[in-house]
Amino acid sequence: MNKHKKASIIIPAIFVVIFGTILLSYRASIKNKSMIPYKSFISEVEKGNVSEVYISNGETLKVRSKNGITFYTENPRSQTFKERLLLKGVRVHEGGTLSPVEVIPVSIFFVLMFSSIVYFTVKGSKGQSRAFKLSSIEAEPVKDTGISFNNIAGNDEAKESMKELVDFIKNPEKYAKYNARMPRGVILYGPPGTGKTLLAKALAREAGVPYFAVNGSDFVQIYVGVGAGRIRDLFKKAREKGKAVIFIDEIDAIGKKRSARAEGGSDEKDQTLNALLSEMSGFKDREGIVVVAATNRLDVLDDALLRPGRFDRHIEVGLPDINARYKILKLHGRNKPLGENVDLKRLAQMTVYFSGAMLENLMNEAAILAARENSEYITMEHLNKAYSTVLAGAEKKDRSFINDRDKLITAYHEAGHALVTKLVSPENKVEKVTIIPSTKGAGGYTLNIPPDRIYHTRTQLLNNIKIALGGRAAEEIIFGKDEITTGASGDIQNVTNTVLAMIKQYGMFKDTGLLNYDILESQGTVSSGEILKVCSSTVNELYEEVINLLSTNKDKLNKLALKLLEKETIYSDEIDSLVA
Ligand SMILES: Nc1ncnc2c1ncn2[C@@H]1O[C@H](COP(=O)(O)OP(=O)(O)OP(=O)(O)O)[C@@H](O)[C@H]1O
Ligand SMILES: [Zn+2]
Repeated sequence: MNKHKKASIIIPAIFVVIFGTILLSYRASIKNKSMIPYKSFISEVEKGNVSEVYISNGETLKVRSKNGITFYTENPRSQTFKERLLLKGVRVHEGGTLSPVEVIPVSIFFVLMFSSIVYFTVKGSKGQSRAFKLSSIEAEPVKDTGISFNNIAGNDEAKESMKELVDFIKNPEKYAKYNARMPRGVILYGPPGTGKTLLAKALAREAGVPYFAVNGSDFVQIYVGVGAGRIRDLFKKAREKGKAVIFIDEIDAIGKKRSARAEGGSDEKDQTLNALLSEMSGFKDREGIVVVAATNRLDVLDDALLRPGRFDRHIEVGLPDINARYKILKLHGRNKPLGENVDLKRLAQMTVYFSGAMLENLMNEAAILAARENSEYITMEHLNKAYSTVLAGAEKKDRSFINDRDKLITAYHEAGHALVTKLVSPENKVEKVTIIPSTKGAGGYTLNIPPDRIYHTRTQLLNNIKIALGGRAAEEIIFGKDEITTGASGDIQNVTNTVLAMIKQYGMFKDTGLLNYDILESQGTVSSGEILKVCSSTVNELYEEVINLLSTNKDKLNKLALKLLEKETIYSDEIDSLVA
């Protein structure tokens, strides 16, 4: 309540400042434009060129010349001034400080100021101010989004995870009976245009519940408390419907890590975020409300959001690989008259790093071109032209990715990791290797380390280092020492962490002994030189080993890399058969 009172003073104050500034600059601009020195004014009077003068107590006087020009001059404030003018036949007006032109903005200013004060005082005194209700977001539920899972191509893993939620919403009683905790929040993360909104819509439709969509930035307000109020409003509306899917796009607008935020306005954001968290913890398990939030980056979100009972399911929605792109193109070409020469497979090949939205855009642009030409069909030529248009419109950082050499380097780098894994620790399953960039970096491989171990052996840790070095080693073998890239920075970070831990915490090297170096360092009894020597000699030796290993298996490395170039993503079965 206090907060609203505060706002009811702030708002008119803002009006006063804005209109005051406008008025002042308006007046200043008039004066600046047509200010003349007093001396020149007098000489004009002497020449008989002045017809009227408006005398006031202000600093300046308004003057009208015989040929109708208005100008201003300094006010001499002398006793004889008026007489002098009258003798020269000048008409003199007294007390007219404001000219008609000035009266208009001044009166607008006062009317607005007055009415806004009245408005906000009256409304503000009614507790939950109605003035804020005016700005309350239009979170009207959509009964049927019209999007089902069939309207989403690719994204198979994300789709599966979302489908699991359908049953939770439909039959919450079933899970409540077993006292299972309902998932309350899901975060979809990944690059723009990859289908996050589609997934949320499909979830609502498939579960047969209303769909509320809002944007995180709608909650970011200047006035403390408004965002939080809107959150409560939204959840109230959803509860009235019983079950629902609430979709919050751009959750980072309210859910950024508290430390990462600028000082200003964080109070408001904290309140909004807290309101969201407490609304979510307030769900009853039978309720059947699921909140789906979307963001481009998971790592910027506040940890409080990601805890169990809040947004505890995190689903990556990545860029489509060649196969998924083909499916998306087919989906968006379904209701379009495609000519015989249209080769969607080839188009899928050309569109590396395109998002689903870009592919949809591509089909649409081609359709527009065909329509403009009154062509019977959409042809490959239209699609090629549209391809250039869409590419030109894409952000630079997206475009620079589309470079065959980068693709080749990524393919060898990732193939290097996968192959070293298979060679040094065949018991580890390589789930998936891809050259499609994810939020984690340019490419990626998913490794399944057998989880049923409490301890890691020295050999395992050394193997992990070798696997991490495999990317850089493959680059060096194929492209040469001088062509190695920055792509290995994440790997090098992992290597450093592992080898340091082996020395400093696990006492796994003879030269550094069975000592905890964190303790020694805190006592100032050790210099980092010794550690550094052991670190670099260990890693160098391992790197040599990896280079040898990959060199002798270069044929397998080539096979893997080429397959990756062709398919962009390969899965464990194929990986195994390629390295067998
Ligand atoms: N996997 C997909 N299958 C089919 N169409 C897709 C797919 N991904 C994106 N699209 C197309 O792109 C459009 C935009 O997708 P959507 O709004 O779901 O992306 P988003 O991930 O929510 O993006 P943003 O982060 O920008 O909000 C969709 O309306 C659809 O036409
Ligand atoms: Zn790597």
